[in-house]
Amino acid sequence: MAFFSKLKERMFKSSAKIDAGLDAIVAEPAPKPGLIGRLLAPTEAQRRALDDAMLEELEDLLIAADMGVETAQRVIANIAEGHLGKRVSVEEVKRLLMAEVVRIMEPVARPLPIYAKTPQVVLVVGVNGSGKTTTIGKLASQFRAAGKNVVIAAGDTFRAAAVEQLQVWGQRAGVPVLTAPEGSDPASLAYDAMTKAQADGADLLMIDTAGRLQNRADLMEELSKIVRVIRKKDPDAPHNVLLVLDATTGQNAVQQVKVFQELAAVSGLVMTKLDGTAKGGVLVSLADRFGLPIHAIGVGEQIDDLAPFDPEEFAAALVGLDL
Ligand SMILES: Nc1nc2c(ncn2[C@@H]2O[C@H](COP(=O)(O)OP(=O)(O)OP(=O)(O)O)[C@@H](O)[C@H]2O)c(=O)[nH]1
Repeated sequence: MAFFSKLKERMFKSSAKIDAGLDAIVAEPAPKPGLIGRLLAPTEAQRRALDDAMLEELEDLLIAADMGVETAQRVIANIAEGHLGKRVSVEEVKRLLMAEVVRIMEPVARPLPIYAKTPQVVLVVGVNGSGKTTTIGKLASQFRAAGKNVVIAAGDTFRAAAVEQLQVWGQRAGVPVLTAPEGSDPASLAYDAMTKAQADGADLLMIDTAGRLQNRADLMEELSKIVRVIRKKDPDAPHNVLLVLDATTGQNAVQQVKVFQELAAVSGLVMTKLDGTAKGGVLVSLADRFGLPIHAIGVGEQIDDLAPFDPEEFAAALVGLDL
């Protein structure tokens, strides 16, 4: 429980955009203390009829939180149904919004599936800087803590700094990191990693990959070659293709999902940097558009700052409600 309150405190810490905006949209100024003012209960004075103008303002608020136009429109249409013309308070609008967000997010909130067959291979993809290395380190630490035997392969062989970073995370998590000489073929490293993981009886093999989108054809070839070679060892591998996305990029994440779905068979998402961003609404839009499982969220730079995705917690933090 303590963990979740910490989580909620962290998510969107820098700006509860929706929260702040709602007061301005819904709550009317308190009436002057005349006869009518005295007759009206104080809470009643804070209500406003849910009309088209308010719905439009609400929609703008959702779009500003990076929910995307289509998703925002759908959410607003659902809220309008059954509530149009009714007098609502800020709290009620928050609850309505939260319910809509939870409805969209619930089907995609799924932890990384664990398969009986080992080694389970997790290919980790995403643009540079999205938080791949950090997420691999955090996941490795969680699986280690759960008693799993984990191996990491530093597949971004063209960037020495990336490999070093992964080694640091491997040390923190207490997990071996396989590396290859700078500039060598990532597929060959992946093959060696697969061989080692099988020989060691590892439960989980996580393969980091390059995130250079500048040359998509090259990256596609690199990723498909990795998949081809590991399939020589296990025709079902990789069992997961995890796309790591950075929440601070907002609607850009939608484009990244599209691109990476073309490059690899993305099976699930991790959204990093949800701490301190006002753009986390993009997660709602991703769930609505793609329906890909959201396995975890990153809420900080430390090793234990990776949390399972909890739709209620997320929705409450997004609209600024206490659970
Ligand atoms: N606040 C915050 N920072 C994060 C989170 N996840 C990663 N970061 C930071 O984001 C930066 C990039 O993370 P990396 O894990 O190096 O990203 P990468 O995708 O491996 O990037 P390359 O190494 O460039 O390929 C680092 O400074 C991390 O500390 C998170 O959940 N919250």
